[in-house]
Formats: sequence, C-alpha cells, structure tokens
Amino acid sequence: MSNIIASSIAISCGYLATYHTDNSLTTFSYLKAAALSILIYVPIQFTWTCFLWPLYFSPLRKLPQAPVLEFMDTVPHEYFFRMLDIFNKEIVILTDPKAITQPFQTNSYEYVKPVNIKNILKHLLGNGLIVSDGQDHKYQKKHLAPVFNFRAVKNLYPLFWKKSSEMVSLIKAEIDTKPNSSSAITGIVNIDDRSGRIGLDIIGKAGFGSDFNALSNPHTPLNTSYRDGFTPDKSSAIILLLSVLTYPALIRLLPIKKNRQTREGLVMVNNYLKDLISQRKKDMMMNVDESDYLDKTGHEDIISSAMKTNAFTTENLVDQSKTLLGAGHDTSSIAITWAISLLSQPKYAHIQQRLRDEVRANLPSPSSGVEVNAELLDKLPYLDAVSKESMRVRSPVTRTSRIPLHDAQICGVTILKGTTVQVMPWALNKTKIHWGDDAREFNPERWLVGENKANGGASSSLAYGTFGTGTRGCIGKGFAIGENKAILAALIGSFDFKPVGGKTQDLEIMYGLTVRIIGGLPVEVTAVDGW
Ligand code: HEM
Repeated sequence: MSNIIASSIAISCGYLATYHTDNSLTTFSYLKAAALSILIYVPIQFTWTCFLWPLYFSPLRKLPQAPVLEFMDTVPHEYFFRMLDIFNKEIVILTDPKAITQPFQTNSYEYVKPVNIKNILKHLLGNGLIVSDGQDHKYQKKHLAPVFNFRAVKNLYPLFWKKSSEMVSLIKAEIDTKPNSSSAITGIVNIDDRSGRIGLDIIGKAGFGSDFNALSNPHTPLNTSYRDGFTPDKSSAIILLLSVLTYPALIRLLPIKKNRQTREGLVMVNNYLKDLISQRKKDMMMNVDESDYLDKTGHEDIISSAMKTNAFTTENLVDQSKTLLGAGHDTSSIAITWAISLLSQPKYAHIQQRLRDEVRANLPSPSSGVEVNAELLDKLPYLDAVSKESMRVRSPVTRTSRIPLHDAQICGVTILKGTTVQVMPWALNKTKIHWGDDAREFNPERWLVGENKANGGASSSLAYGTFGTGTRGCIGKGFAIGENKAILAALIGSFDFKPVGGKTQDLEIMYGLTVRIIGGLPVEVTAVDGW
C-alpha cells in the first residue's frame, strides 16, 4: 500500500511541476516528469519504510525490541521480539517453540521465503526444493522424501567413511615432512579448506554419483570454478547485502571479481550436470526393460533414485542436483570446521581426548581399509553428543526467514502480510531460557544425562534450530549427521588438534546465509600413533 501512495504522490508532484514549468508538453517534458517522479519517490519511500513505519506506525512497534542477538537473553519478552535490521527493516525474531510452530509447521504454506533471497537462490540453484513454493514444493518434497529415507541414508555411511579415510591419509601425507624422524608428526593445516573439499566429494558422489575428486585433485577446472564461484568470501557478504536491499539481477551485473567467478562456476556446473543427467536418463531409457537398471549399474545416488520415480524432468533433476550441491556442501563443510575449532581449544582438550578414546575403542582405523557402516558409527554415544553439540553452539545456518502471504496471528499478535519473521539458529540454540546458564558453553554432556537429554536438556526439540523444522525443514538432516560423525570420528581418532601457537585465536566471522570464519581455520595437527 505504501508503494502505491508514495508513487501516486511522486507521479502527481513530478507531472504538476513539469506542467507548470514547461509551456508546451513534448516527449522531453514527459521524460522529465518521469525522472522527477522517480527523484521524488525514492526519498518518500525511504523515509516511510526506514523511519515513519517502524518508529511511529507499525502495530509491532510496542513489542520488546533488540538491536543485536546478544539481547535475546536480556530483553524480557514472550514468544518473540522485534529487531530493526539494516535501514530499520522490521523483523520479528521468534524465540519460543509455540511461536515457531505456526509459520514453520502448522501453516507453513501460508508463508514464503523473502522474495530477494528466493531470487538469489533461484539464480544459483534453479527451481529445486529450496526455492519452490506451495503446490510445486509439495510435489517435489513428496517425491524426494523417500529418496532420503532412513535406509537410503544409512546405506551412504560406508561412502562417508571411505572419503573420511582419504582425508586422513592426505592430511597425514601433508604433515609428514620428515618420515624417518622419531618425533611426533606435526604440521599446520587449514581445516576449512579440507572440509570444503571433502564436502564437495561426498555430495557429488552421494548426490549424483559423480566424484569431484576435490580431496585428491583440487585443481581440476570443475573444482576450481565451483569453489571459486560458490564458496562465500568477504565480497559475497557485500553482494548478498546489496542484493537483499535492492535487485539481485542488477547487483549481478556489477563488475566485481566474485560476480564473474560465480557466473563462470554456474556455467561450468550447469553444463556438467546437464550432460551427466541427460546421459544417465538416455542410458536408463535404453535399458527400460531392466527394472533393476540402477541396482545393476551401481547408481545408488540420490538423483538416480529420484530419476527412478519418473516424477522429474531432466531440467528439474539438474536443478535438484544444484540444490543438493548448494544446500549440502557448504553447510556440512562449515559444520566440520566449527567442530574442529571448538575441539582444538585447550579448554576443551578433555572432550577431544574422550572422543578419541571412544572412537579408537570401537572403530577400525581408517588406514585398515575396513568398512565402517551405520551400525558401527551410530552406536557411539559420545560421538553423537559431540556432533549435535558442535552444531548447536555453532549452527552453520544463521537464520531462516518467512513472510506471511496474508495478515497472520502468531501467539495472539497480528503479523501483517509482508512482515519478515525469523528463526535465528545461531542465537536460538544458545538462549539461556532454553539451554540453561551454560547455554553458550560447548558441553556434549547435556545430550547424555538428565531428563531431557534427547533434546540436549532443552524442554522442546524446537529450541535446536540447526536443521529448521516442519515441511521446509532440512531434508538432508540424517545425511548431514552421518557425514559429520564419520568425518569427526576419522579426524579425531587419527589426529590431535590444537590452535596454532597453542593459544585460541580471535576469529573473524562472516555472517551470510551461513556463518564462516574469514581466512579459514589453520590448526596445529599432530598424528596420534597406535590406531
Ligand atoms: C550440517 C549440515 C546442514 C545444515 C546445518 C542444514 C540446515 C538446513 C536448514 C536450517 C534448512 C531449512 C531452511 C529454511 O527453513 O528456510 C535446510 C533445508 C534444506 N536442506 Fe539442509 N542442512 C545441512 C545439510 C544438508 C544436506 C547434506 C543436504 C542434502 C544432501 C541438505 C538439503 C537441504 C534441502 C534440499 C533443504 C530444503 C528443504 C525444503 O525446503 O523442503 N541439507 N537445511
């Protein structure tokens, strides 16, 4: 509505001013009037959106308000509070399970993702599960959910272990610069780089049956283009901010190196996936009589299983593959980086040691070549607790946003159509009200003892926002947990991790759609013998 009023005022003023100054109305006068209207519209709309609406007119202005996340624990509130984001954009932060239920579970299809975020993601990932809405999303989820079922995910565990073992031997070779020396083998490794590479290999192989070989060969054109184009860096944060505030299509045109890299990465990945999927589809059609074609050919990946349902076109399978890459690569890799950043801190050395003891007592060493399956990996309680706890205190995803399509009621408060409501896992997972006084501490024990240990001590599972919830919650949650546990077990069983120089460094953090450490995470790695 404000747009219509502001444009009406601007157009009237623009045309009246032109009418009074120009004696005869020519094409030039009309162009001048249009330009004047735009010049008048921008400040009116800006003043209304950034000042008048949030400060004087919004019905939500009386809600408790917090300028930064730290205030989640200190501002008294019930269910939610209001935050004024950049340019005073009003955001309702949901902090209570009752409030989260409505937009994310009960009425989830009455809410959509913010249009600019959706446009950014659509450009990168196509119209896959993350981007689609309404009936389209229902259809996609219905046909993809069985592909991610319990059994299918458990079957992927040996792959997770195989790749983790490869990562261990690469790191060993890298730090072993003095093979004949009797002293412990130690070196400095940027774990963020290695976790990015294993993340890509695992999602490529499990997602669409194609090994990127990023661990062993990071410099192939496909790996370089993908990682340069899609791994967020400082300029991605600025591009994201400008895109959210203005028009993503316009920002993509800016002559910035990251824009060029993303364009190149996108072309490379699109062509690669199109060829891969078309070829596999053609092959399948030619063997149409063989109902067990996928089993016979050994294609057990997610996209091949989705292909088997006949529910998706080739184009949509390409989009789903890009979605798996986008959703499953960065998040999983960041989770490993953050887990190592926590475990390597001297104050958590006892947690690292206890985890190592459990892993070594129950699993074969990666160098033995013995397969590790779900049955083996899932029976280690401390590993499970460390994995959940690291993804609680360092949730890879910062925020999940929704916008109601119509005026909505959440816990008795009217949320006007178009208002952004958000769950911020990065903060929600650490609120004292849900997690107790040690909410910000890394304490895996909370998942092992106490009445609500299944929820890490929280009274509701919704206090753990890491994987979202409801119809649009993470379809890859089981996959991500299995992958996380396999990599952590192989790494911690094999190496001791310490901060470089022995002292925990201050980290420079970048908050985009995910939370990354700028410059990665160099750590001191020492091979631990005897496994
Ligand atoms: C630690 C790793 C991961 C984290 C923290 C994570 C987190 C999330 C979150 C918070 C959402 C919900 C977003 C929203 O509500 O707007 C989500 C959705 C999604 N995730 Fe994950 N994810 C992870 C790994 C994965 C993996 C490995 C895959 C695929 C193999 C995956 C595929 C997806 C997809 C397709 C969606 C969209 C679901 C829908 O809209 O129906 N994720 N993820």
